[in-house]
Amino acid sequence: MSPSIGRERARSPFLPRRSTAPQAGPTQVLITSPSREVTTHSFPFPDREIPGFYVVIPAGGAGTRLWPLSRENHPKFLLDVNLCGNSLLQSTWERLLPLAGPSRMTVVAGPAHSEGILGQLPNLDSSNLFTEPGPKDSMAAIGLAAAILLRRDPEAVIGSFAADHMISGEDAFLGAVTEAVEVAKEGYLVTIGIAPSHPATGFGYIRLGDKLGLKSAPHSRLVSSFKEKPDAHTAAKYLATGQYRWNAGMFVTKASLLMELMKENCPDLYEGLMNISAVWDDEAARKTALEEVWPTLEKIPIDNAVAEPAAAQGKVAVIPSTFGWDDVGDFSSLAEMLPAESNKPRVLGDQRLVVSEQTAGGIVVPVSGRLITCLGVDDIVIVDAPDALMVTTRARSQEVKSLVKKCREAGWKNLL
Ligand SMILES: Nc1nc2c(ncn2[C@@H]2O[C@H](COP(=O)(O)OP(=O)(O)O[C@H]3O[C@H](CO)[C@@H](O)[C@H](O)[C@@H]3O)[C@@H](O)[C@H]2O)c(=O)[nH]1
Repeated sequence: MSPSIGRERARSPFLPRRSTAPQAGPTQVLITSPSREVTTHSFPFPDREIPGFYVVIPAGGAGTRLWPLSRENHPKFLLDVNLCGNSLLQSTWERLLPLAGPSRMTVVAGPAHSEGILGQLPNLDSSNLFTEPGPKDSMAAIGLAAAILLRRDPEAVIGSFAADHMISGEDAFLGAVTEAVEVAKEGYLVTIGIAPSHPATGFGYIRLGDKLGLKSAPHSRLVSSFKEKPDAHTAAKYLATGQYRWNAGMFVTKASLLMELMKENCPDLYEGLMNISAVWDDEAARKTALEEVWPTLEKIPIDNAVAEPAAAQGKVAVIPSTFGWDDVGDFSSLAEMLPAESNKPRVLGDQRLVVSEQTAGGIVVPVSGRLITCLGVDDIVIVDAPDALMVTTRARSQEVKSLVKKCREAGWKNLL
């Protein structure tokens, strides 16, 4: 019997149905894992909740390396990239909710995505969605949240976690964050280090320093230094020493310390954010401040702005952890998350739509509903959206970003 192929699929299966994501209650939390499983675990919710801990989710960047799945209106964080039922943002929310509770969960994003975010996170209090007029990189985004939260709660400890990363081993993750909060209370900027599995060149690395010896955080170490995105040779050398961890871009700190570090290392940005946060609760004054001040702010990642200089002063700690983590940066890393079958490409979606012969190691994403056939093309990437077909190799899947740029130059803005 031949498989029946539905061509009527107007809606991408990678867009989760709005507002229907299961909402975490006091004891039940929906957990998604990179292995496409959706399992319901019981957390001792009230025991996990950390008083005074605020979650900040910077949701920036379009994730253009996942085009044509990701689009400007549907960036990576709003997509259900592994077809688990939840978008990456929803999974991030549900993973952290047990630690902060809904009233201390915040998101920082651009105005174009407010509606999508509120639609996917019905329990996000709209006053906890901090809308930035335009992208100014991670320091401005996280700093804005820190400045606002500091005014709301001078003792606030904040944890910043990307909206579009995948994590498996949730208990290890929550344990690491809980330790990080303990260390943050001692006056450190704390990051979480991931055990590297290969000499990746797309991540920053953290060189481990001495043990901190805190009873409440037995795994904590000082950060000796940060090394941002090394070349392959250097990354391999780091791995061989056993002294490095991947930087997953997670930062836990007292909001007051983050602002102090900004004041010291990027005073203009500090000043601008303090001025904006001072009028945040007055809608008209906020609008004026954002219009006047935001465009003048320095565009700089949190790593360069404060983490690197603070590490040089011995003010940064790391919790080396064991949970699975990936930033799902491109189709090759998405392929890694799918089970491999010998001599067949991995298929993300309806398996029946892909027929292949002697085609190993690649990934095929059938979205349009049409049949995709491949013969003798190892390590290929095929993404077949209804309005655009993208073909590359796994080795070059990082370069999809430049392909998107080229499409823009060629006048295809409406498809980006
Ligand atoms: N709201 C908002 N968020 C932003 C903005 N710019 C960046 N972010 C958010 O800040 C985080 C890090 O920014 P990226 O631009 O994705 O950083 P990166 O180059 O991938 O490098 C950082 O993350 C890696 C892990 O993914 C790290 O390995 C690396 O060392 C570094 O910390 C992401 O959650 C991203 O959404 C912005 O203008 N606005």
